Amino acid sequence: MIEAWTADEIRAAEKPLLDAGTPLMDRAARALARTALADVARRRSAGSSPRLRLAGALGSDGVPGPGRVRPPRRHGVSRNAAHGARAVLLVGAGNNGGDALFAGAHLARSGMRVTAFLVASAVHAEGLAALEAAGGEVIARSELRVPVVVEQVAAADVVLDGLVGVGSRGALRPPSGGIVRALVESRAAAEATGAPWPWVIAVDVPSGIGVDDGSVPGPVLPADRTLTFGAHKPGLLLPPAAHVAGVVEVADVGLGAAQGPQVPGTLRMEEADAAAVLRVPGVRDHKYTRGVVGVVAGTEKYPGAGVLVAAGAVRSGAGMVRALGPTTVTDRILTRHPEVVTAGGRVQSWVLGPGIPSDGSDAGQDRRVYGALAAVTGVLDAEVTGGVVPAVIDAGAMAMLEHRLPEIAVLTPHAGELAELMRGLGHEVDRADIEAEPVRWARAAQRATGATVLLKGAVTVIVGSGVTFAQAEAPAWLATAGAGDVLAGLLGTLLAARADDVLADPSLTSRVAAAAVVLHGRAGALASGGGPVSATDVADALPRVIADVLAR
Ligand SMILES: NC(=O)C1=CN([C@@H]2O[C@H](COP(=O)(O)OP(=O)(O)OC[C@H]3O[C@@H](n4cnc5c(N)ncnc54)[C@H](O)[C@@H]3O)[C@@H](O)[C@H]2O)[C@@H](O)CC1
Ligand SMILES: [K+]
Repeated sequence: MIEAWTADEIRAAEKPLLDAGTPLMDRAARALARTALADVARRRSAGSSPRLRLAGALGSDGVPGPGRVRPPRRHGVSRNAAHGARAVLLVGAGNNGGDALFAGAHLARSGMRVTAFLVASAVHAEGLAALEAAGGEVIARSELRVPVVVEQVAAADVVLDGLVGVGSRGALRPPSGGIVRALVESRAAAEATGAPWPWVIAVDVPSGIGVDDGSVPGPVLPADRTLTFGAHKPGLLLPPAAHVAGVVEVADVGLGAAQGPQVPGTLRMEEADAAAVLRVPGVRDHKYTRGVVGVVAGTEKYPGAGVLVAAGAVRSGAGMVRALGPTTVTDRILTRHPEVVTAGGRVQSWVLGPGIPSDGSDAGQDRRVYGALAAVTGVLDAEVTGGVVPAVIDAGAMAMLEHRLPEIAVLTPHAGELAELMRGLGHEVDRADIEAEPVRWARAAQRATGATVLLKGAVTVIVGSGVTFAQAEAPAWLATAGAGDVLAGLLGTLLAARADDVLADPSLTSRVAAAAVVLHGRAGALASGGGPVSATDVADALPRVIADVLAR
């Protein structure tokens, strides 16, 4: 599990070390210089076309930048083939600028031509002296001209963004804001024309992101890599800021895991954690103990959703899947998945709503959804409903909520659906608002409904009470019709398998949901192999992915 530390938690952890004279900045700067040297050398040997730059930011499995998290590195600087390369440092007033200056001194001593642009009249004094002593060029704030910065950056091999780190407050102020805005435009122009553009390394965080909340309140220079010190920060995991962080790597400066947050608020689940959520059947298990998933999905208009939910549930190892609906839907499900049962009966989880439009056009499916929701919320007697069980509430079912939900209910909207849900709750928001601040709105939905909220996107966020998971394993190819239905079925299976545990400890729900997202993303990557993928392919890849995750 990757645990992000807030700015305050970082400060609390570093304080005793700094008081004891631990050279944190020296370690950070060495790690930074080593990374910059290695990146420049690698890019020089590979060429530096935009295509190659992109290839560098992606893993061999095609997982995009925010998803790639490397293990901590030890500090130390090695000299290499970066001799004569050009480095530009963007230097702010605080210690983040100090890191950049000391790293620049290492780079200059390694034979790079280093230019530092100071955006403040007073910067880290020792860092500045070190850079000057190493022969770096320094452009003072009084001499700063935006076109010159842009020109120098465009001609550089590597840029270290040290404008602001965990001391950041709000959008970048002038002159940093103006410089970054101009650089973002220059980068876009270079991308459009195929002109070269340097490799950008964010020092600790891309300057200007909301370090604790993942917001992007103003201009931010997108990084190819973020070298972050001591531990992850929430903003490096959470969208939209995660999208400008590139490949995130933690430099171990010796903060020590023991000094991290007591109860981490922002997490990224890894495969081993997903494996721990899975319930592997034992010799005493039978189909009922493994979990029965009840599915109310699909209508005459959208029958495929029922088929895909069933596929997700069956292929991820449900003990049994019960699919309820009109025969046009259940017949199709049976044709594809003869193991599905279409008679009613006890279930350990519900999947409600995929393929059921909110226009009331299928009264039968609506009635089934209302009945199941009554079970989930406990508003009807267990004698009638079969009892309270966890549920996945998707698509049309989200428009049918009449009662506050328990945490064991998982809402699975995309941005448009969340906007609709929040409008129904009296908030004037549209899809663009949700996309700009997905975490804020997912948290608002969690508070307003009581449910666990799984907001789908390039980085999917899962919000339970007091915890947010940010998962980025899905390749962009996974944004395809029906992929969400497969996820709903898969999550239904995981919830059914852990239903007793989830009922005993509802806070487990967000963990189970995050595990489903990990497996779904991995299945998408496996099925895609770097190319297009269908929702059916994703479901078909689930058994392999689950076996692989369990085998590790
Ligand atoms: N925590 C650790 O373990 C380590 C931290 N170090 C560095 O120290 C940094 C934190 O240093 P500081 O506390 O000095 O803070 P920062 O350097 O992040 O920022 C503080 C400065 O930025 C200005 N500032 C804040 N918001 C701004 C905005 N929106 N626009 C323009 N300027 C803004 C402030 O006025 C202040 O001068 C970390 O990010 C990291 O880079 C490293 O040196 C050593 C290891
Ligand atoms: K920075």
